[in-house]
This record gives sequence, C-alpha cells and structure tokens, in this order.
Amino acid sequence: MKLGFIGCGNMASAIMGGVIRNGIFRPEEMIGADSYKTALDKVSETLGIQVTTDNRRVAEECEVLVLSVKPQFYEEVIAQIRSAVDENKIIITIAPGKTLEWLGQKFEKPVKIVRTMPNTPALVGEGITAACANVQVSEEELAYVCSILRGFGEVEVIPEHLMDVVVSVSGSSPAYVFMMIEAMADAAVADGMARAQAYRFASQAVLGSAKMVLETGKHPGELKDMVCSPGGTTIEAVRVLEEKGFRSSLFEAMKACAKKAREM
Ligand SMILES: NC(=O)C1=CN([C@@H]2O[C@H](COP(=O)(O)OP(=O)(O)OC[C@H]3O[C@@H](n4cnc5c(N)ncnc54)[C@H](O)[C@@H]3O)[C@@H](O)[C@H]2O)C=CC1
Ligand SMILES: O=C(O)[C@@H]1CCC=N1
Repeated sequence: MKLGFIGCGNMASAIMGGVIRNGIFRPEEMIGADSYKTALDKVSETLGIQVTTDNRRVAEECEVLVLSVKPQFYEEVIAQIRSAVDENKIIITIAPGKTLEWLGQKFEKPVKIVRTMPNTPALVGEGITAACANVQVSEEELAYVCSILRGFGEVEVIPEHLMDVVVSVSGSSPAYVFMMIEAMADAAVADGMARAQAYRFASQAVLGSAKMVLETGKHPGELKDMVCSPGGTTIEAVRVLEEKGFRSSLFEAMKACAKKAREM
C-alpha cells in the first residue's frame, strides 16, 4: 500500500478523489480506516479504495500515512499507531494547531512528519496546500510528498509559523466563498432567476474573478475599479457592501479563524 488515511471524512475524501483523478495513485494502492462504517462505505463505493476499521493496519501497511481525523482525536490515534510507525514511513498531518513539536512528542521517537493544511477544492484538482516538515524529512522526501499534494492542486512549502494564517486564508476560506455564492444566488432568485441557473452565474463569476487575480497580476483593487463604470450599477453595490461592513466582516472572521487554529 502506498497511501493510507486514518479518518475518511470530508477532507480525506477530497484528497483521495484528487489523488485518484490525477493518477498519482491507483485506488488499489490506497487504504482508509474509519471508526464510522458509513464513512468507509462511501469511500469504498465512490472511490474504490480498500477500507478497514483497524487504524493500526493502515499504519503497518502504508508508506505514506495521512492523519485525517479531527484535531481532538490526534492524540488517541497516534497512541494507537505509534509502535507501527518506523523511520521509513512518512506521516502527513492536516489538522490545524498540531505543531511539528507536539506531534514529535506524541510519537515518542524520531518520525518523519510533514505538517500540511489542504482545502476541499482538492476534490476538483484546485486545492492549495501549505506544507512544512520536521528535521527527519529529507529534501527528497519532502519533494516526494509535495508531488503527491500537487496531485490535487497547488503546493507551497512555508515556515511553520504561517500555518495558522493558512488555515484562515485557504483551509477554511472555501466556506466563506460558498456562503457568498449562496447569498448571491439567493438575491438572484429573489429577482426571478431559477436557482440552478443562479448558482452557475454566481460560481462562474467567482471562478473567473479568481483567475483574473492569478493570471493578470493586477492588484485586486484595480480589477474592482475596472468593473465600476462611472455612475453605474457596480459602484452602487460597492457602496452598500462598504456600508454593511463586507471587508471588515472578512477581516474579523479570518482573525477569529487563525486565533482558533493557534489555540487548538
Ligand atoms: N474539511 C475541511 O475543509 C478541512 C479539514 N481539515 C482537517 O481535516 C481533518 C478532518 O476533518 P474533516 O474531514 O472535515 O472531518 P470529518 O468529520 O468529515 O472526518 C473525520 C473522520 O474521522 C473519523 N474518525 C473519528 N475518530 C476516529 C478514530 N479514532 N479512528 C478512525 N477514524 C476516526 C470520523 O468518523 C470521520 O469520518 C481535521 O483535522 C480538519 O481540521 C483540514 C483542511 C480543510
Ligand atoms: O474547520 C476546521 O476546523 C477545518 C480546518 C480548516 C478547514 N476546516
């Protein structure tokens, strides 16, 4: 087995789907463990990977092991698997707040650990993942892990102290964007558009806008100005967004998100 997951929930499924879709590993080379049968049935039926309720089996059989349970279960899961993890295996973590130092202490011996923060757009190959590694991981091993992570989106190796910022700016931010798309569609529905059509228009506008930021290299403010015709419709919307605290809401939400990550 090449790649194993302990925890087969939302984020693990997004990574599994991206890895398989992009041909990084075949489903036969992947195994997932979960204590919840419904989660196992779902990944087994939709992705064709092997499944088990035995976390230790995954740790014993896999070269690379993703710990994809919630942060509060990390300690318990590490205690179950640590004697099955030797110096040849690579552990990938995806939990906010769990530092390389904390993880190293829980394994109680030198283990190769790559701490990452992915996001659910991994499912459609458009994720972005931040990664940092402990001293046990060689340059080649980190490059290998990044090649797996690149299978479902962009990857950047960053200093560990930025990991909490990554949670707010890309790990959690798809939720804020989905809320914005839903609200935009609600308004379009209120003005008479069919809901499915409203989601298509709102989502494509968000997708295209993100692409413009990435591909033109222009400042987002300049791109916003290009939409605002003098005396036109957009500046009226911008006026109301400013009045309702749109930017400030995002700013404060992201500060709260990063603070929570630091505390976990
Ligand atoms: N959902 C997201 O957008 C992102 C999540 N993450 C991180 O990914 C991790 C998983 O989060 P989600 O997938 O959202 O949660 P989830 O609740 O969808 O999945 C967690 C899975 O772990 C299973 N589980 C719980 N205890 C277990 C145990 N002792 N042994 C085996 N399986 C166990 C649960 O049954 C569940 O299926 C968390 O650490 C989270 O912070 C990171 C980035 C983005
Ligand atoms: O909500 C959470 O805690 C996880 C981490 C980043 C996205 N979801």
